[in-house]
Amino acid sequence: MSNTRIAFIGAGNMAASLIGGLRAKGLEAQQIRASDPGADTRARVSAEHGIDTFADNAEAIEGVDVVVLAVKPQAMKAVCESLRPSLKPHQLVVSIAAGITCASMTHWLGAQPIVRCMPNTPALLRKGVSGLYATSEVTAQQRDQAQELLSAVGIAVWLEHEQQLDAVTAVSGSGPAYFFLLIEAMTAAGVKLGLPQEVAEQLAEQTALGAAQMAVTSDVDASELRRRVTSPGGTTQAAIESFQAGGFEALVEKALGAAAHRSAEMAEQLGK
Ligand SMILES: NC(=O)C1=CN([C@@H]2O[C@H](COP(=O)(O)OP(=O)(O)OC[C@H]3O[C@@H](n4cnc5c(N)ncnc54)[C@H](O)[C@@H]3O)[C@@H](O)[C@H]2O)C=CC1
Ligand SMILES: O=C(O)[C@@H]1CCC=N1
Repeated sequence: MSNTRIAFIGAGNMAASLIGGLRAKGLEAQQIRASDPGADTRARVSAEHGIDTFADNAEAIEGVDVVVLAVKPQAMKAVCESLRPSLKPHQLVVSIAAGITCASMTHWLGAQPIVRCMPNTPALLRKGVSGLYATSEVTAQQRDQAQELLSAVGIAVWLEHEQQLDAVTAVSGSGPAYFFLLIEAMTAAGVKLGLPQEVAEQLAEQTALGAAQMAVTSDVDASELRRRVTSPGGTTQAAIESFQAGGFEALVEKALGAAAHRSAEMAEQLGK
């Protein structure tokens, strides 16, 4: 990554997280550029990271090795088509857009090495996790560049089949929202049980953090960690039985199935 030059097309939340991660890893500001139609967005990333910004996407990709597409899925077609005349065959395209396939991007961009990824918002704290898939045009060196780009903000996991990105989107791409929903629900339940709002919120948040850290660092799996909290005939057992009687596991399976289905459906709807 020492000499790699990277342009971000779209300088919103995810791009800003990735740029922050790259700068923290030691990439020079001169190695990174970003384009965005929003003048405020350009001013923000420029002030925060010291990088050059552009209103014109084609200008931003001049002379770079890697072009990161960080716009909303709905904008991908227009962005790809606008970049097509300026892209050079050796420039690696890295897309983080949900539900936009490599085939669609190839159709819009022409033949180009493409890595399609699915990161998540904890990237903001360098605690993200991303799934990555490379097309056959991607060289070993370009794979390393994509790996280093995404591992600047967390863990990067390569996938063998592009379709697996629908599942990655369901588990980890959208996943932070499920944990936020659980924190919201536990806070509300704590308030109903008589705690002040701030106390309930603090208890729920810190419990999520502690449990996640235990799951990540422990050498036993989550089911064993759960067993260790669950005293026979005690309070945890009462709660877990109540969750399971309500169909918790089936509900989680259904919810993640809906997310994966939506990812595939977006590919159909937006990929033409
Ligand atoms: N937010 C999330 O949790 C995750 C988002 N993603 C994907 O990341 C992508 C970006 O999402 P966010 O950063 O959350 O969105 P965002 O809305 O914060 O950023 C998108 C940026 O693209 C800019 N933009 C719009 N049209 C453009 C154009 N023609 N040329 C250049 N820039 C343009 C917008 O002004 C905006 O600043 C999406 O495709 C999303 O599917 C992936 C994983 C997680
Ligand atoms: O909700 C979405 O479509 C995007 C992709 C993963 C997280 N946010």
